Amino acid sequence: MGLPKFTRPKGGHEELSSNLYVANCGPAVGLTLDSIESAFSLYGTVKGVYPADESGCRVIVSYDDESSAQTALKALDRKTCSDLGGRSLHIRYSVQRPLSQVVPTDSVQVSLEASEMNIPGVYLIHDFISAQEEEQLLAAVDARPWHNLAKRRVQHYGYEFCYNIRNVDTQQRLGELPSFVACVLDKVPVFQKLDEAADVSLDQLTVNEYPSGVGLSPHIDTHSAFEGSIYSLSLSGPCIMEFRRYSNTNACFGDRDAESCDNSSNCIRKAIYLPPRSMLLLSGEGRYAWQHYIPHHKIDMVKDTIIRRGSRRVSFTFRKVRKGPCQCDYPQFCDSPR
Ligand SMILES: O=C(O)CCC(=O)C(=O)O
Ligand SMILES: [Fe+2]
Repeated sequence: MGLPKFTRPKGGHEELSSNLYVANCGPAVGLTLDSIESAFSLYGTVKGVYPADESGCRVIVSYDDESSAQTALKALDRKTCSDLGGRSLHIRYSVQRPLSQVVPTDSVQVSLEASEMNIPGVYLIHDFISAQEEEQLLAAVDARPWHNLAKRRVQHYGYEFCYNIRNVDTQQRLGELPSFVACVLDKVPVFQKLDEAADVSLDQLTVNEYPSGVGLSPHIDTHSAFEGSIYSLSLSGPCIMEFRRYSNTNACFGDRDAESCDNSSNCIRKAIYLPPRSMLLLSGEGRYAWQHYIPHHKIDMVKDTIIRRGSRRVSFTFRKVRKGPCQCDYPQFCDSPR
């Protein structure tokens, strides 16, 4: 996750600012962001209250103007604050954090094209659908019920994907894929020009909606659940997708967190930029042996450009449910009985 935009000033010199760095204050000491906002609102219009770091006891209070911040600082710094549980707050003017610190530092070079990333079996087609089709697809899913997961919302069509077992129940068919995805399915066979073995008869669709800053943990889609071609259509907002492959076999198919891949000989990391309306195909080695994930960032560094995630990204992942055993060439990553 990137760091907040504002931080504590260094040294004694303080410049007036409309943003205050408030210590000894926050959810970890029993004060909700709402109660902090209402206490600071006595001194001017508060634009927002944000955690200053992950401690839970330091916040940034952001005012519309510097004079409100100055009044609040004079009134509340190191005084017992009865509206905030009698706590004594330590307040300073906040400074903008250098952009180099806001952008995640664990980043890997992000490719714009799949060929540049060079993972066998991974293909990306830009502008796979038109802006009008994108709008229609979003309207269609927004008119249907979403299921809430911890950090994102999902819909399943064809078969339900069960997250606890990372698999599908092939006995429980929900029905045909909905007619509103016909415009996408009609175009899927163009991938056969890139990968002649690409499956085009797809029967399972998962729609994911990610709020800004929410990503997806590293995983390989369960071999026993789905066949060899996995398509992901990106809508609404951009993101990056990272890939990593462990060379040692005990990496197995369990999830690990993104930080544990150090780009050494044990683990290679790569990344690609997924703009809205692009369609990604994972097949072969890219589908069976590489984990894929979306980092939990609000900002991605793509080449030399900082790209902000939109307020949401919606993806349509099309797959074909597997009915027989998996016969991939990667037994070390395969859960299917052989
Ligand atoms: O959101 C995406 O593009 C990928 C989703 C995904 O990897 C999955 O559902 O397994
Ligand atoms: Fe996946």
